[in-house]
Amino acid sequence: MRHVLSYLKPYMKWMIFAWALMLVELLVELWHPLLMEKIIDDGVMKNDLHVIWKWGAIMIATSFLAFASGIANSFVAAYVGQQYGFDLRKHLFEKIQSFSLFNFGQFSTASLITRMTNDVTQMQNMVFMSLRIMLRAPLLIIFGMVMALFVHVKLALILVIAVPLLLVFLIWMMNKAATLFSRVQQMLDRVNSIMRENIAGMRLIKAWVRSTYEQQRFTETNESLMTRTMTVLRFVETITPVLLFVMNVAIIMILFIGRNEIHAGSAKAGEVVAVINYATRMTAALSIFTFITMAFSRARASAQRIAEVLITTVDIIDEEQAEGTTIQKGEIQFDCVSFRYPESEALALQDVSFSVQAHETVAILGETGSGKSSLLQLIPRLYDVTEGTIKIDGIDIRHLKQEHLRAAIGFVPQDLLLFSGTIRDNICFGMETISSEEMIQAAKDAQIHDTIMNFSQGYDTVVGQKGVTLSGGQKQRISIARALVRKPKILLLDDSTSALDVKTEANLLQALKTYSCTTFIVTQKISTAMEADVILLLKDGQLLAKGTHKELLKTNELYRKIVQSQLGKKGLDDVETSAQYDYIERK
Ligand SMILES: Nc1ncnc2c1ncn2[C@@H]1O[C@H](COP(=O)(O)OP(=O)(O)OP(=O)(O)O)[C@@H](O)[C@H]1O
Repeated sequence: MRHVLSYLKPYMKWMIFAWALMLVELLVELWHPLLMEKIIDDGVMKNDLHVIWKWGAIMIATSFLAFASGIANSFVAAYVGQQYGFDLRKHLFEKIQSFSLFNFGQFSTASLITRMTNDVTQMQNMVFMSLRIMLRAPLLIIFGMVMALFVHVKLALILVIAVPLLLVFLIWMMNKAATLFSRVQQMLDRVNSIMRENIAGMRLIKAWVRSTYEQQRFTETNESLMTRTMTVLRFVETITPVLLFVMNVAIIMILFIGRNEIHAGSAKAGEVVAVINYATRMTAALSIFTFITMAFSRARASAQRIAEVLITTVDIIDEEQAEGTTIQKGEIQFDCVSFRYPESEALALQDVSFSVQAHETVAILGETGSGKSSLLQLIPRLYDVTEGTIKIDGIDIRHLKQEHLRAAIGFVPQDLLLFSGTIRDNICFGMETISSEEMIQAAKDAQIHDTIMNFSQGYDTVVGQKGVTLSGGQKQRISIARALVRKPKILLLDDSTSALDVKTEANLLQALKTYSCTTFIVTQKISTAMEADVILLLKDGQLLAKGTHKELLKTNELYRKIVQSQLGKKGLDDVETSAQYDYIERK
């Protein structure tokens, strides 16, 4: 809680101002029973109209003062609450932006969204209330008791016994409620997660006729959310009846003892009325305290969830001495690289070593799950190696500034994402200053320019929800154009040509040759691999072989099998000796 509240520091002056305004309200509220006592004892009982008019007028004037302070306090409280929420969301967003893929794995997407929205709103409400009523209620309770003691000690003792007992009860309830509210927030995560999956996966759900099942799943989770919320609400709602019962018993006792005191001549009617007035105001303050208890318990659970994100240690950060040098050539060297995904036991890559000259094209081939994507993701440091080193232009990438490293890399991941906006926005993503000619050239090289020109709005065609829906191959080529526009020194294509026909792919590969960059292409297609300067053949996370198409045909049995399975025997024509050919036949 303390960490999350530290973001209130910049608004300390405003908070003090709000509390000062609240104090004015409080003082008026505490003074009014005394005024009432004076009006009754010196005015009504003695039939002195002057006293009634004078103190009545003061009561009305101070009520206006309290009213004006209350309104000003509300404005300030709303301002601080909203600013605080804004800052909290901003810091959360910045923190999440700095997350590595490992950090992302620690939270579900739905949970991060709930934390940035609902949890921040809970904190915002809590800050508003703390400035508006949270302090006022306890202060009214404490000073109400002090003032009641000042008016009549014996009568006020009833309140001195009843109120602390109630406070202990309230604090106990508050602790219990905080645990229950954190369970509600967890269930809210779950509901959001199912909603998100359903909206994102609507196509699949419809195709697999899973709507009824999904509705059932959502209803069950939604019901659990409702049940948990009702449990906690029912729990906190028991507070009010207990509170009213205890305070009403206290008021009856004050009346009963007060009557005896008046008869004995040790109390005046006005004093009894004043103590009862304090008791009534304290009852109202305690009711507000219940409301605060609920908001505070909920906010405590939310604060913890927000703090979990804010204090997450980002595992990939720049070293203090990180070199500010930019990548000039694009030579890449893997030295005994092993890699294990966090929270995974098996190694995804094992002792992989190879080096690639600048401007070479490298094809990465291997069966599914052999570690191709993992290898690619290590180059821009989306993950850090578990063992070994990766060097670019002779520098360990951990010694480079991430910003410089990534600026030199054009990465087209396997799971493509186009942002809502125009095709232009998507291609120029992060490179808004480039000229139209450069953008068009990148689109032409990515073999998507003609398709774009066929859209009525051309490059200004909106994609996504409110625009055209693109095919997988079109998305792939726009993503490639997005990478090419950066004029990268290193281009990483993770199975990014899988949806392209042979001719388009050949044209793309031809166009890529005009870029002076080192290119890694993860592919399943021998036709693509054949075009590369070097082929890396992976199996179970290990580098099985490295070489050109011809070399691997001669030396690697698995490669020959792949070639034969895709190109038939003709593909093996490069095998030099018939003996080798026969060998493959036998296999
Ligand atoms: N985020 C992850 N957390 C844990 N393990 C993972 C993760 N991603 C991949 N793996 C595991 O790492 C291994 C290598 O996966 P990788 O995605 O690199 O293979 P790949 O060769 O690219 O496969 P494909 O051709 O299917 O894309 C697999 O065993 C996979 O289960």
